[in-house]
Amino acid sequence: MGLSAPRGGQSRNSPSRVKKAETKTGVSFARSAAKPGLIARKTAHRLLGAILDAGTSMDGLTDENHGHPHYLALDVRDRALVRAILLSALRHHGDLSAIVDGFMGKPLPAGASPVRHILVAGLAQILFLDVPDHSAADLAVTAANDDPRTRRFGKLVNALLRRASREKDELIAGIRERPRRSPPWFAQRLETIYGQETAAAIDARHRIEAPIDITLKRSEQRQAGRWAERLGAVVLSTGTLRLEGRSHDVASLSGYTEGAWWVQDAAAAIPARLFGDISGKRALDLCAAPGGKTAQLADGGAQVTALDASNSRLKRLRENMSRLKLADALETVASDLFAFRPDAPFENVLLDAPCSSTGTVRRHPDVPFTKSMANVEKLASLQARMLDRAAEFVAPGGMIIFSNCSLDSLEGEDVASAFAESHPEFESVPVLPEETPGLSGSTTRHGFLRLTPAHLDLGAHERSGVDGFFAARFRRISVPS
Ligand SMILES: C[S@@+](CC[C@H](N)C(=O)[O-])C[C@H]1O[C@@H](n2cnc3c(N)ncnc32)[C@H](O)[C@@H]1O
Repeated sequence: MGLSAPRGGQSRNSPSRVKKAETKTGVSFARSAAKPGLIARKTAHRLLGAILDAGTSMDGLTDENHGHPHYLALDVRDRALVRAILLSALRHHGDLSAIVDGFMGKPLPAGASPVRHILVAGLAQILFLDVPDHSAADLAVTAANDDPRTRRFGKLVNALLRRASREKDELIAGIRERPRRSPPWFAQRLETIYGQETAAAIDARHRIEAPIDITLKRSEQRQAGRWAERLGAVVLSTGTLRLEGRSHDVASLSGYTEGAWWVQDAAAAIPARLFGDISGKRALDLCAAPGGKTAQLADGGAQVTALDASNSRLKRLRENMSRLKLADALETVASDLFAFRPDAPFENVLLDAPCSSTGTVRRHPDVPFTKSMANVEKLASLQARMLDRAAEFVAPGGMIIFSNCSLDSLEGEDVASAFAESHPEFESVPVLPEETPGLSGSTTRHGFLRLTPAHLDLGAHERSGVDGFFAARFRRISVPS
């Protein structure tokens, strides 16, 4: 079940690579190099520690160019194995940690987090990955024995993982029945905002990896059924295509190289559509990279200015837009939004602001561990300032859409409501239920769009759900005096 990883996770580390990967902490990366797959496991344990103990983002650690040196020292297969272990260990961390505690009968001693990471990673492989149980257990034991911090737990790791292998079916059934255990700040926040029932529904969706969604170019939308057939997808009520299954090499799929479509979650595709017909209009996409919404605006026929503070992300945006053959209608600006001084105002302004990303937990299960309430509060205050600034770029009669992929009302509803109160020169243009077909209950009484992973029920959890997203729409009705 679950993610599939290379069986056995064979490592092909050359001696020089292994040497490079030796650490200062006494954990030897070279000693047991003879054991295939060991370096990958040790790397997974190390990165899990960096995420859970130091709050480092998994994306940063596993970046293919700038990631953690131990990760970069691995070959492609082992990198995939490390990512699969991390994703499962994080997605099910509460459950796996509870299994460890249940088997132990008493909590692990304080300061034993390195052994907890080894156990959680081992359980993730045994319960969720296509890895032989005996190699998951053997390699966990060897990794524990090789590290002075965990050596004394070697026998315990062995006993616990062998037992998990024997009781696998009961453990998996138990996980399905057990209420989810998210990090407390996140669980409490979801319950406070959405109530117990919806919070539980969101939690259930967070246990499952998000499917891959695709936005078809306008010119292809009449052929949506044919594209769905060709790609092995279903057409959602919103027009997005959802691929069946999880393991796709997106770049090798039909239509990718020709630029017929781009990957974009069904929820993320909605905010830019709320402008309506933008053909021939000037649109400003603030915080644009990597460009999912820029592509929608350009494809909709607007003349787009895409601004982002990050040069490297803007480079990716330009590459994406070139592949989609949408670069002609595009101007890119590498600038901080606060420093931007356009020559003229825009008829359409989109602010898809940086946020805590708590709406993307299905794809990024590290988020609840790397973010905190302090991050949410800080980002909410930045978004409010960004929205004030972005409003200055809107022409009379023009429209601004504020959106982000946070599940937290502090970063969504509260920012938009405060803006409405303090900006009488703008009127709110409510999002109507007919603008979100098939996503019932996704518009709030204030006329905002509020999506969570609990939306879009297609039967099985594996096929259902969308990213968490918020959007609010305002029109400039006067110029400030
Ligand atoms: C949520 S992402 C945007 C996603 C994008 N709209 C899309 O649909 O693909 C937020 C972006 O905001 C950019 N950003 C953060 N602070 C900024 C600032 N002060 N000025 C401009 N861009 C900023 C980041 O570099 C990042 O690319």
